[in-house]
Amino acid sequence: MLPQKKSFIAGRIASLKYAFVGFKKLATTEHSIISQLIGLFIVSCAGFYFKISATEWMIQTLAFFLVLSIEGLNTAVEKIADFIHPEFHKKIGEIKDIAAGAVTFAALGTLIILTIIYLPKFNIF
Ligand SMILES: Nc1ncnc2c1ncn2[C@@H]1O[C@H](COP(=O)(O)OP(=O)(O)OP(=O)(O)O)[C@@H](O)[C@H]1O
Repeated sequence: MLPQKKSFIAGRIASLKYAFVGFKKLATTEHSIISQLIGLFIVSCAGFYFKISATEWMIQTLAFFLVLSIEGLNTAVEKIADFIHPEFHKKIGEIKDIAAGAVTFAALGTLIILTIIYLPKFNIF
């Protein structure tokens, strides 16, 4: 059964509560999200080590949170697909591949950003 319609304030507070439940679930149970959080921790250490600028911090952090957000949506798509059609189906496979492809776009962008930030710090050219 759907929840009862709430007042504006009560509705916003309830939405925040549900969003935090989802956030906690993603961050503690989904391996793809956990591995990206570890990646965020590693690049944050690199950021402190190489003393990157405020602009570089903002772009690096935004890029990682973009990947995390899209990965979260990808997880939701996978769960919907498994719920509505738990058996093997070509169309379900295609839907899951497309959702994973969306994560790949963001991940590629993040890889390019990290290369632009950190490659010059290594003085190898
Ligand atoms: N029910 C299905 N029918 C057809 N193909 C499927 C089905 N489930 C998964 N696949 C194929 O297997 C791939 C991986 O699916 P899965 O649900 O395991 O995602 P995953 O990215 O490995 O999961 P996670 O995000 O948990 O690591 C899909 O992209 C799809 O190609």
